[in-house]
Amino acid sequence: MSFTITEAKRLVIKVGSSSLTTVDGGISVQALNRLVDACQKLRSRGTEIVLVSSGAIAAGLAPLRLDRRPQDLAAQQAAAAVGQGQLLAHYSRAFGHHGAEVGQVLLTVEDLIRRATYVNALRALEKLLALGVVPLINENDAVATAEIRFGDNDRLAALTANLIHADGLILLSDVDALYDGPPSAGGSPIAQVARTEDLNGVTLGPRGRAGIGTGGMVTKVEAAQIVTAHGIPARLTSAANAERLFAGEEVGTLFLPRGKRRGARSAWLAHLAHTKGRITIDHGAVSAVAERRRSLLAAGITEVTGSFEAGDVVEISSPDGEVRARGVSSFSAAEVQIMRGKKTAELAQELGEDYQRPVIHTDDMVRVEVAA
Ligand SMILES: Nc1ncnc2c1ncn2[C@@H]1O[C@H](COP(=O)(O)OP(=O)(O)O)[C@@H](O)[C@H]1O
Ligand SMILES: N[C@@H](CCC(=O)OP(=O)(O)O)C(=O)O
Repeated sequence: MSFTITEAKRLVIKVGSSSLTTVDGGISVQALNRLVDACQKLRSRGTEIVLVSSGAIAAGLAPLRLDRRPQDLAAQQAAAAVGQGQLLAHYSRAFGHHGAEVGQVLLTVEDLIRRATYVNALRALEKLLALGVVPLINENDAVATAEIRFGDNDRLAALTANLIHADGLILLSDVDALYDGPPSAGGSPIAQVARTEDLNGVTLGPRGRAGIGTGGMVTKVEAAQIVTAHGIPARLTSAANAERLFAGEEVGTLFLPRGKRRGARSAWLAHLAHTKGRITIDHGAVSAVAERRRSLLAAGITEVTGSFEAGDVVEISSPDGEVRARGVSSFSAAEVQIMRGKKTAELAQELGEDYQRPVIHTDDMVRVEVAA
């Protein structure tokens, strides 16, 4: 399978700080304009794009007379608050040259963890796209604390691609491809990653220019894996290559989809929802649930920990403690405690017909990949 950008109807394009900044760390208007021109070519062919752009902190440095990225969180928040406004102004002006509007959407991890706000974010993005607006996403750095940060925009972009059912995720950085080792140490470029095993032996180093990017290659590969597990291909290359890429050239590294396309709800279950407890199951249940994709029945449950209510998300683990799935429990922890180990007929007899249902229905579960 390949990924033909020119045929994609909807793309999430993530650009890193390192591609938008000058050598002294401020925002490069020239680089930003080039990127917007390239994006606009895609849009003029009818492709919807959602732009996840880093660079708020970098853009806030000059106005605050800072010559480098500050170390303390409050100063980063302040730089981002000032810089995000500047970043939006640059993008609005650049897209405005092409007659296009930009709509800013700042997200915190909480927005995507709580189902109500996650559905809300989806609705806003869908509406913006329907109105022909370019959604410009960044983390809401001004209020993000160390604990609630997405950590990096690579992950945010991947989650957004899953959320809006994008046809592809484009990761634009300052490096033209994934290399089998840090490019500075003389690695070679990798054209395609078809399976997780293709990454065996690949050294993923930290960020490039000191103090500019945040995640290095690790978070980009993780982002690619988040989308490919949901049937969405990803391509990684440099922002300088954007024009060639959007014209259909196969530049950079292609990450092929591994799973079939899944709904936004399973992406939420797999990557975002907070788990409230853990259900440990026996070997027979592991094979039924994780391998044969059956619903989880009370009979296979050996242990329940945590305190959860019906409707909460729990982890399902094997007897040796390995998490094999996550799912929405139909019963509370107290109920599962009473039900565990009992057969369906027994449950109906002892507790009533309501308790014959699976503890977690297969449609309410996502399986966790385990290393071979
Ligand atoms: N195996 C690798 N292949 C490619 N780049 C790598 C690798 N390991 C580390 N890097 C570094 O990761 C950097 C990109 O990450 P980062 O600076 O966080 O970028 P961004 O600002 O685009 O998010 C590159 O400049 C490169 O030096
Ligand atoms: N949200 C921050 C950047 C976070 C981030 O992930 O940066 P990068 O690794 O350059 O994509 C900002 O706008 O400065």
